[in-house]
Amino acid sequence: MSWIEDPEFALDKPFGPQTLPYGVLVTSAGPVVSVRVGRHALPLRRIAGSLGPRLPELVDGDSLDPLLAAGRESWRELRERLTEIVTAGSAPPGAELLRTDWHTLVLPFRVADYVDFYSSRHHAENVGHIFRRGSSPLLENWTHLPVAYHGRAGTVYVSGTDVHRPCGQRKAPGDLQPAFGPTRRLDFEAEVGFVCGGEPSGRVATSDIQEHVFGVGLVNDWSARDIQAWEYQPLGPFLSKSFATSLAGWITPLEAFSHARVPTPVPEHGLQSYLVESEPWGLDLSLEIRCNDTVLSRPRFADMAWSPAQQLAHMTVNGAPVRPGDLFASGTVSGPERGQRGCLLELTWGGAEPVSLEDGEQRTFLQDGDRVTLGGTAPGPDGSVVGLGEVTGTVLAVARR
Ligand SMILES: O=C(O)/C=C/C(=O)CC(=O)CC(=O)O
Ligand SMILES: [Ca+2]
Ligand SMILES: [Mg+2]
Repeated sequence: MSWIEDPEFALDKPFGPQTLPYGVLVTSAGPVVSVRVGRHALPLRRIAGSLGPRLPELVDGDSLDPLLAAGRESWRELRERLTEIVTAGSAPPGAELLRTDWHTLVLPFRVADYVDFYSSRHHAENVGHIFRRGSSPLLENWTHLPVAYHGRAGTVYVSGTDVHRPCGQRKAPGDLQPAFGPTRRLDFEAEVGFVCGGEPSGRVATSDIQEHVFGVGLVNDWSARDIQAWEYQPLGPFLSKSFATSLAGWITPLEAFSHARVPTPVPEHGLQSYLVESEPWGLDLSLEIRCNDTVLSRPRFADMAWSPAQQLAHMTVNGAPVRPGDLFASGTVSGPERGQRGCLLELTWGGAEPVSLEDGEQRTFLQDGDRVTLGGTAPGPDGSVVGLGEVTGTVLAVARR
């Protein structure tokens, strides 16, 4: 029996000892690096004496940056040590448990570069139909390489941060002139983010993902569809997706997903050798999207056409290093069914088929006051379940300046 008396700290609950995500919790003494145990957070600075040599200095600050830079051997050691500590019969000296629902989280690391992929075939085909009616929904390159665009690291915000409706240019097909103003087509995108660390690298082989990916966090890539449709050709989305991107405050170590790994489908024409996986790096994650109190969709990450290992290999194949704090997101996760689509653009088919909320209201795109929450789970060892920390955000009216 663990010294942690919390019914949510159990193998059949998402935040039991099989999960152990890291976050930075705001306490009366300032932000502290913590590990989540059920409904509680265990600040690591206070139990430094029980962590052994070298590890305390990686977790005694106010961010995960030193831990991210330290690399895989340290990540493994810390997780092992923490597993012993949280499953022991008695508390380590200095231990304090804080309720997660009474404290806020801050962005747990300094985001270096942010890249967003486009790796769900269902999403790419649906968006292709909606944005480029009449032409082939998938462009020729899509099955040969994981398509991506570079985002803005400075607008990645922690879960819980409000999102102001952005302004921008739009021009619908029948309009004579572009107009400027608040977006009328504000959307969410349910995605999975991968947080990088370790030595800055050159090319990363698919088999080396564990040396460079520290952990996993849910991402909402807020998108202004009217701004996007007007600006995106030929260089891809820009201001329509860079006003806010929300990241979960709890980052779950990649190691926690070792029982969730599934193969990625190989296209008929084969792959360039740098994209071939020697072991499967698809992940069997079940996601859930809620708007206010209504579950809108349940996408499955196992349906993705490109794995995070292939994405990482691709984004470094030209020699561009991956650095600690880099974040890459999977792209919108959509499945074949309507109830598995990862954004409103698809769920409402470009705004033509509204979705109903439980309060009787309907939505095509988001209204001010709407709250969007993404959650997820994965299979863990011995029938357990590994939880992904939620990412949530509320839409506010256009900011005054
Ligand atoms: O022009 C398109 O086909 C669409 C591009 C995107 O929506 C980019 C994006 O954020 C990709 C994704 O999340 O899957
Ligand atoms: Ca996206
Ligand atoms: Mg974004």
